[in-house]
Amino acid sequence: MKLVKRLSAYFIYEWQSLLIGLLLLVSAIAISVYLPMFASKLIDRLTHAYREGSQVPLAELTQFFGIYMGLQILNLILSFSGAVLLRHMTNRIGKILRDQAHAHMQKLPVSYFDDKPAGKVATRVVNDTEVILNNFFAVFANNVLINALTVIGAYWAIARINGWIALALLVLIPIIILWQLTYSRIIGPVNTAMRESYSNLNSHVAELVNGIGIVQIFGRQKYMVDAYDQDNDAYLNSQKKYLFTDAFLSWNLSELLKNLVLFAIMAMIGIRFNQRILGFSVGVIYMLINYVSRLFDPITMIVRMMTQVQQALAAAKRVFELLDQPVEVDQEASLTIKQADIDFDHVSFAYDGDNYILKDITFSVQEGQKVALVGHTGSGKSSIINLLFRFYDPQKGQIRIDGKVIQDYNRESVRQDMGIVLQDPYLFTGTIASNVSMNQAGISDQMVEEALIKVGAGPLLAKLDQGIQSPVVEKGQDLSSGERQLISFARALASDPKILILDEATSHIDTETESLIQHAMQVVQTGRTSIVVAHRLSTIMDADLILVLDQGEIVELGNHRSLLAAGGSYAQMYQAQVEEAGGTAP
Ligand SMILES: Nc1ncnc2c1ncn2[C@@H]1O[C@H](COP(=O)(O)OP(=O)(O)OP(=O)(O)O)[C@@H](O)[C@H]1O
Repeated sequence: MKLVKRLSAYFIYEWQSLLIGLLLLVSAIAISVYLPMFASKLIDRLTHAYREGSQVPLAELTQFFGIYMGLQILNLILSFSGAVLLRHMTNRIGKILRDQAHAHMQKLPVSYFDDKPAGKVATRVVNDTEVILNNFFAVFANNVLINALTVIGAYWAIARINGWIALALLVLIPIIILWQLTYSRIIGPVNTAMRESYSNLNSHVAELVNGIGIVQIFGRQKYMVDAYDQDNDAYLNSQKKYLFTDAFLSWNLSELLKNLVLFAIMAMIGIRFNQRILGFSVGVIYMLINYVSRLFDPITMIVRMMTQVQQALAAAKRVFELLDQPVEVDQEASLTIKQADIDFDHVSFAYDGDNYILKDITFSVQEGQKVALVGHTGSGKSSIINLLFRFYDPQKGQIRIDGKVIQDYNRESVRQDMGIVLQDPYLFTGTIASNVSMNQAGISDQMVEEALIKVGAGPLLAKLDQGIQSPVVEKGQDLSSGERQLISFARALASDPKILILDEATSHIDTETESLIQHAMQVVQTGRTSIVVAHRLSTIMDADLILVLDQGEIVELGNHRSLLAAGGSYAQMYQAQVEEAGGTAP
């Protein structure tokens, strides 16, 4: 009920359209309820004249038909415009909901996404909101409303004609409702199973598209076809089950009841007629049949729609769960980075609870210096970067930039003057230019081009017909990993950050690409404070400070020469890499 209340509150955003739409629909339904009354007058006039052996003047007939047709057309126009207006209104509410979910998602802490697959969050923002739109807002504004008004109108008209018939119908209405509820209960799981096998088909195809190369390399085509066939058969079976269950339980009962009621009314009229109690004129009988026929189907429809509403409520629960996630509290004050001196002062940090994965980290980097983080996988290198970007805040200790504690400043300002080059850079759909400038107004095409050339992407530009305007498709799939890296370096260079973070590629890259990337690294680091997450020690021999991490602790600290001289774990790692590279420096 809480969910229904919360969803219904969205109608307030569009109350004017809702009001006008309602007025139009109420007028249309009022006309449609009045039309049989009007037609009955004509029928009675004709039968009366027939019995008296007189004629109805043509002018009177024409006037009757004229008004009747006029009302019909008016009814059509009103119901059409009411329905379109309400549907458009519900679409706008859908947009509001999507906007809210999307905007809220962006304000959530990074930790919210840690344990959620991207697809799951995307489903909430796009699919679930669509389900709510179609199965709640549209169902209520368009279907439930129209059907409910039709039932009320028809019932009121029947009660006006004969109170006893109206009373008798009151007994039948609960039967229909009960039957329809039973229908929903039985068909619901069948429908869910059908949707599930349909979604299995979808994910099967999506997986195949993503992994087509691997499938072909490992010769898994036949296996994939068989697996798809299985899912496809399951879908066909569930469709069959749905069809038969639906056909069996479907409209029959309400049709049957409707016809029984009509039969009972006709029988009652016939008996009374035989007893010479002429209760109804022909026109009134026409009206009765007309209203009774309209009473049953809308009730059936309303009850059936409750299944859809259930689905909408389930989706609403998921969307509201997202919307109710507390956003990060942020500070008012903005940090302006000037020198870009960085201090980690006894910093300890845990992603959850007391499970500290960084312990008492202390180091300082001065303006323009280069610090390298070295350590085995899982030793905490990326976590240090996460803290510097304020994706998370440490539980103990302080991180300062230019002597100012970053936790006292809002996150956007802390990140404003920081750039990052990731080992697997993410490229957005757009152009090379938009990926370098990241659509920042201050970065012109010329600056984009200069940045690309500086990092060594000149030859890449030369081979592209459209230069920096060449399209980049999803994640830059048609570029090599080295080319993607270079674009990412140019991105960092163009935004001219005071602090630069380089997450060095772990994968083996060929010597030519490596020297290209080495060059790009040199270019972007010049004149900035930089932090390198290093895997190949050859890239950090010139670092001012090297931190060797082990299980979240700094175990060694110094520069290349002093660490080698110390003969500790850095010296061992270096030695191992020298041997791997065949005796030469790695
Ligand atoms: N979002 C997270 N939630 C919980 N634990 C995490 C999270 N991210 C990382 N960890 C854990 O924190 C520890 C340090 O991870 P981190 O990514 O900082 O290591 P790393 O040195 O950068 O490793 P790699 O070189 O493999 O990238 C690991 O034990 C890891 O499992």
